Amino acid sequence: MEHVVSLTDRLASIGGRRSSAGRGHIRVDGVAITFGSGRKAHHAVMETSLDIKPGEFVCILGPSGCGKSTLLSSIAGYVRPSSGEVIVDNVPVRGPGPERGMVFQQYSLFPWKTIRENIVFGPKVAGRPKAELEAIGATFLEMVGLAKFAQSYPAELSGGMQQRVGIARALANSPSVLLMDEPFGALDAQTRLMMQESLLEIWSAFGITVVFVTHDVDEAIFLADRIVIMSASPGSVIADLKVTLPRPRSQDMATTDAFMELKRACHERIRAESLKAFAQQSQ
Ligand SMILES: Nc1ncnc2c1ncn2[C@@H]1O[C@H](COP(=O)(O)OP(=O)(O)OP(=O)(O)O)[C@@H](O)[C@H]1O
Repeated sequence: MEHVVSLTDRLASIGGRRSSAGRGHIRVDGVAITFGSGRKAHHAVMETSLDIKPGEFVCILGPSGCGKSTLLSSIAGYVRPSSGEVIVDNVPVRGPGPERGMVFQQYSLFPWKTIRENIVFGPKVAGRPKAELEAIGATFLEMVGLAKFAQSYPAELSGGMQQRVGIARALANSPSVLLMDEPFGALDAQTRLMMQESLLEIWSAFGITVVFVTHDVDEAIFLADRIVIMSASPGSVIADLKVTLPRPRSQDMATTDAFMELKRACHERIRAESLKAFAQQSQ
């Protein structure tokens, strides 16, 4: 991962973008999402507005079932808002698109394709020439430290390695926005910390906008410029906190007063909502 910057230079030379600077502006404009209709209607997200600047790293926290994934999916274009709209770089989102990469908790790789084939899948479908696919494959395999596993299959890799492939696969499409739904939730604590550090290196090298859903307050503070906290269902934004810790971040910042103060502020807000969510779900 230490070669991220030089690798992004190489990416520029093969037709990819070195940086998405200026791109990746997300506007969530009065978005409400209801599943079903009539008496079966379920209001998952209440009217929500967010303005996420190009290159910003935003984490979304909130109690289980409050609509975090649903909101993220509306930015990805998998879920259509019932009212309001999502606008990315002045274009209304009408469905998924290569400029918005998505990484899920479950690695969702193609099990029958090699690691290299998984990574170059998007650019191949987009019709990029063979020589470019070779270069993209080599670049991203190296970036996530998996060059030796180019010809392996997903089942032969650990969870952390598979998630690195998932991130590389999303980045291989040169997105301006990376949407991540609890991407490290299934990993052990140590691997999770390493993945967080790697993600920050990639983010700072690419200048990409990241929206990251997590349950983990420490993870959110370590990663984010901004933490958006959602209420119990139906979800709406109840806090939007700036993380002023300096960058580059290091794990030992977790013991600083600033970190602890922010952690306390997040927990205070989430606890009341989690109790409400628990009560709702047990009725
Ligand atoms: N496709 C769907 N059809 C009907 N209801 C749905 C659908 N997707 C999500 N929901 C409901 O919308 C609500 C919000 O779900 P969502 O997965 O967005 O919550 P979440 O905050 O991401 O939860 P968790 O933290 O537990 O992953 C839940 O009550 C869920 O059951």
